[in-house]
Amino acid sequence: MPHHTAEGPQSAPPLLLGPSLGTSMALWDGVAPELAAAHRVVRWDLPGHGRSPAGLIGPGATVADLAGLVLALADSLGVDRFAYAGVSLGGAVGLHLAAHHPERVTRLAAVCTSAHFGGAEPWRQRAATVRREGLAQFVRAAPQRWFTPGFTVPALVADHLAVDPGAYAACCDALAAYDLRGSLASIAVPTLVLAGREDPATPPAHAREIADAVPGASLMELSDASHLAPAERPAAVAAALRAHFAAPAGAESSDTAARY
Ligand SMILES: O=C(O)CC1=CCC(=O)O1
Repeated sequence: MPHHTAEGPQSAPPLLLGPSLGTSMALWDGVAPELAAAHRVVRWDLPGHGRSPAGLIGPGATVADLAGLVLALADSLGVDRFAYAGVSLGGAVGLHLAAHHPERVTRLAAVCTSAHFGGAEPWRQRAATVRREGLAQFVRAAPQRWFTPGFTVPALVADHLAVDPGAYAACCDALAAYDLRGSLASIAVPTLVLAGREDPATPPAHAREIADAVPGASLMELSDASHLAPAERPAAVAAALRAHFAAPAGAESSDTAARY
């Protein structure tokens, strides 16, 4: 089972928060307490990241495998239906869940993510490099992709250093094989798509592609935010998620492209 924590009233509606490649649930540190006033917030770590066992996935893993771990976690907590927000790879898991397990998901927020992370080859190469040499070069390069210039979160950089290389490479395999573009139109859960304006890893065009294809989805672009928007703009992300997860069904509109 993935390592997880839970906060907020036990009887409140469950909200699961997923992290991105190379990060831990600490990505949500500035956001989760804000959401826990109205939700039972469950954060989980990717395999081999944070405190999750590395052996939960192996070579050739898929986003469907990661989604299966999230469903197993929800089952173990006695949670049938849940709201879900995820960043990047964690957001891909959310899109997969909404497309393929809609009976489990009440509302979705897809944060700094994509329906297709730029093709398989770069991810195959990254997986091969990490299996051969470890994570060092990606840990060095990550802050430029994760944060706007001058911003950093030392705890996230430290957690990146501690990620299990085999599990990281398996997550890259999952990204290589992932392409949800053909399923976006089938997503029927109320969806908020959130992008960081300065994100080079999943630029706003990726968010627009999702928002244009998911019926009724809302799109929000955050200024002064790169790939790890929940770490860089926690108050803005918390406010957007609070509003989205509290909104009555039918409140979404694809005509609304908010900018903050
Ligand atoms: O590591 C990166 O390049 C950014 C990223 C892509 C998928 C993910 O979860 O993080």
